[in-house]
Amino acid sequence: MVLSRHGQVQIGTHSFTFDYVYGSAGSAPSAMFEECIAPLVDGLFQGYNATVLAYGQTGSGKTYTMARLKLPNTKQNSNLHVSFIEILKEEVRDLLDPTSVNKSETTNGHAAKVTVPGKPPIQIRETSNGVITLAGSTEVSVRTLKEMAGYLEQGSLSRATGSTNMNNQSSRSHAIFTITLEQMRKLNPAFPNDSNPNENMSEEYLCAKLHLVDLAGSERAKRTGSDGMRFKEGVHINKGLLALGNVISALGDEKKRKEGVHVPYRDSKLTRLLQDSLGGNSRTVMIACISPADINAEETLNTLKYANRARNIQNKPVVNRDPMSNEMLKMRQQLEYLQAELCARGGGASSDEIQVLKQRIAWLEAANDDLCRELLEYRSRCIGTEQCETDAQVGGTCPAKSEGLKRGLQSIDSSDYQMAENVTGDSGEIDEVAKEWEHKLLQNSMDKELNELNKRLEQKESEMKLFGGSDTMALKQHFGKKIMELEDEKRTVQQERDHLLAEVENLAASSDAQKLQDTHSQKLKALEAQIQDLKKKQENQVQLLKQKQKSDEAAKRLQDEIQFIKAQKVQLQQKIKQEAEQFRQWKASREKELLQLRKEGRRNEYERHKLQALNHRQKMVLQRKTEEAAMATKRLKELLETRKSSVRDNAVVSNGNGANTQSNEKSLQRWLDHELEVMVNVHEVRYEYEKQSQVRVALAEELAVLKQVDEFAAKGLSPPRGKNGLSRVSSMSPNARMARISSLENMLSISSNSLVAMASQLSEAEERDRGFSSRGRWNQLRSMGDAKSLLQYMFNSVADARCQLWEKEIEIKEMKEQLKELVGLLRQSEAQRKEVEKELKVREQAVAIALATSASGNSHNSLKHFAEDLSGSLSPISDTKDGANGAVVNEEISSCRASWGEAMEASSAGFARSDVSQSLAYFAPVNSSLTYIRSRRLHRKRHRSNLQMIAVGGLSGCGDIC
Ligand SMILES: Nc1ncnc2c1ncn2[C@@H]1O[C@H](COP(=O)(O)OP(=O)(O)OP(=O)(O)O)[C@@H](O)[C@H]1O
Repeated sequence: MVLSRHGQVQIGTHSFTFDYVYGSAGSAPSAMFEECIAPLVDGLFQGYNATVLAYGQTGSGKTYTMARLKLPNTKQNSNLHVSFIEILKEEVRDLLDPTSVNKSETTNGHAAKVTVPGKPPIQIRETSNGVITLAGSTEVSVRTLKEMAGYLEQGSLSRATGSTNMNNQSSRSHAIFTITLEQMRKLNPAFPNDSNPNENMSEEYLCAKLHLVDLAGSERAKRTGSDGMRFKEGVHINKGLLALGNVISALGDEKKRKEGVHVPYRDSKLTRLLQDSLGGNSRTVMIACISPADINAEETLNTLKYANRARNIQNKPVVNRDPMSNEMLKMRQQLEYLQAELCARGGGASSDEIQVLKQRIAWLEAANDDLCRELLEYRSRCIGTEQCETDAQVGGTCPAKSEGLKRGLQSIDSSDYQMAENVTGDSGEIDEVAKEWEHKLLQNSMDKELNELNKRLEQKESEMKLFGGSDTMALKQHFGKKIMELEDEKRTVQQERDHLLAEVENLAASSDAQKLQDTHSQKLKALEAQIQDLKKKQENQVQLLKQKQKSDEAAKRLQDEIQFIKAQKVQLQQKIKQEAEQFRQWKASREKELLQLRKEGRRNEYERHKLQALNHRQKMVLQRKTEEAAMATKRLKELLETRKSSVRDNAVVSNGNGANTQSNEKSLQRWLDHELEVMVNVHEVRYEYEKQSQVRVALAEELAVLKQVDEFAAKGLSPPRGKNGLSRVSSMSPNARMARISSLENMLSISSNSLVAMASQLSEAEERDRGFSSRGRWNQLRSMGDAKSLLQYMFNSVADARCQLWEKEIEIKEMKEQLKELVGLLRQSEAQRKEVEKELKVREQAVAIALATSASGNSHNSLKHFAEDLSGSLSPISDTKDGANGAVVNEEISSCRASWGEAMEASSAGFARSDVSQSLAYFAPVNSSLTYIRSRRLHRKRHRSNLQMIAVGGLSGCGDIC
């Protein structure tokens, strides 16, 4: 809605105030030229640059508006030149180039000018005084308004246009039509009644430019329906406008301006070319073209915001005088001043004196002429010197820095050294904070120093300007000449006086000459007065000359100081850069170190856990073994004790009446059972003893290796490479090593105790057995019957045992086969898991590339292809071995596909809005789906590895120390 009275535009809750609003309820569009543009055109004739920018969404009428602007009419004593360029896909094209072929229609309906191959491209250059120029563009001289309009029309026809859904003839480039106006302007004469001897002295040269900028419209690919080439053009257009927006935002935001935020003019050719128009030497008007249609509300709001920001930009327009004219103006002012001074000194002077003064003025005018010539030469020399100076600055050959700076840097260097020492210590993090703090302090102090230098430089340069800059030499010469002239004049007058005196003396003798003498005396007096006057003037001139010399010296000193400060500044800037680079490198290496330390920490932690688990496991196994050994030993002891008593009993039985044969048989069988049990038990203890001995040997060996490594470490040596076990153990941290040693010693002592107990019991068993066997094992058998029944009993027992053994063997065989099958299954499932993991990784990479491509602003199409490829490659998984999990994963894949579809649809909208971050957000569901699938597969992996662990546990079920 337009509120005409207040120049306000309201859209929803937003309201914007502009200088003028046209159309709708605002002023009539026809008033635009008179109100907005005419003042700029007037300014052009005063020597002020001007720019008119048309901005807005595609089809909003920018070209229409620009085409209806009136062009400035030519005036007498003025030259007009025009140039017309366009920026198409970051390339500057000359629209008035007569050598280029006129525009042609391409296959996709695109019309553009075709440049002749081999022609050097147009380049944007910046002159030494900061003016942006186009090297290589055609500049045509025009005399009439009609001619100018003709060139505008001709160039417009050559401009790149194309048809989109929103505009049949949409401009696909930013176009700049530049009118350069050169003119000689008459200056007010110093003495209006005088006829000026030199016509040129009363004129000054002015050169100003008017840029008419028709920007390409901001557009959304979805609405314009552009694809392929047109889409790429749209991307370039939006990019250029974004760069322009950034410049406007940097200049239009008061806070940013105060902070001196960098203005990114160099981000695009458009902003580089409009550098003067935005925040520089130009009077600029921005025409924001908007559409009243609801459908365009969002774009309209954006355009209004853009224009509102641009409104805050403060330009600094100045009259563009020719440097030479500037100097002449200064000289003229000086001349006027001298003339006024002369007039003041000779106030009430006779007509003769006025005549003399006039002659002097004429002479001064001539001198001024000479000075102008010299000035020109001097300026050309100056440009050369400035160039050398810039080269020297860039080359970095700087004189010695100031003592203060040196001291500052030395103190910083020494603190750096201290920091380096600290870093080697353990307090890494504290050091890092200190170093960062140090760096910030250093940067701050150097920034301050730089600001100080800049201030001093500004101050000195403004002081330098007071000395009148480049014309000091000329003035010196001027005063020198003036003194010489006065000397000559004085001499002539003195000679005249002497001549008159002589004449007076000659005539004194003759009486009739009395009258003549009187006349001569009067003349003489006048001459004397004139001489006095001249003497005074000469003295004044000498005084002035002395003062001039003094000021020259001061100027030279100032110039030297400026040079010195500049050198210091360059040096300081380099130092700041170096320091920043050093800090960056230090930070990078520190981060790397920290990463390494963290990695090592994680490794140590893992090692510690592993070792703890190993110690615990070994201890448990040892404990179990020891307990078993102790049990076996205890049983053996009991059996041996029982045997003693049973031997005695048997002896009693055999020595008895022998009547009860049955009870005798039973007693013999018990004896045999007991005897066999003792044998088995002795065997068990011996077996345990041997096992325990082996374990002990292994523990002792490991302990020896650890102690050896410990000894090496205590001496600060590294253990010899390749020596058995040493290198492996040496990678352990000292703490882990100590813990392991103590655990090993503990286990060794337990093992030793157990071994001692077993050894004593075994030796007792052997001792008794030896004694027993010397008496004969079978002495108890007194009769053949006893022997037979005992043999029968033995046969039965052996047969039973063999049958049981056979059954056990069969059982073991079956178990082995089952195990084999299980291992096969595990291998198969592991291979499948790996395959799925690999596939998942490839897809994740593809997603990452696709997202990166979208972030870097690549075409929506390429992303679409990616998405389609990716979606197609998400094929269902046939997991027959793991049916349930396979079904879940397949379900996830189909939901992932659906997400891709949604993401692709949504992304088109996101791209049209050229809001990459928004389009990235649309891909989030896809990402999360992939992450979910991965977590499911990890779960499956864990599940399988648990299964594997159970199987391994079954394989090594005996649970030996490993
Ligand atoms: N004020 C107006 N009165 C009548 N017709 C207009 C007006 N403004 C624009 N048009 C018409 O609207 C169409 C689009 O205008 P124009 O080409 O100037 O838009 P644009 O902003 O330059 O678009 P693009 O950025 O795509 O180049 C043209 O046919 C033009 O004649």
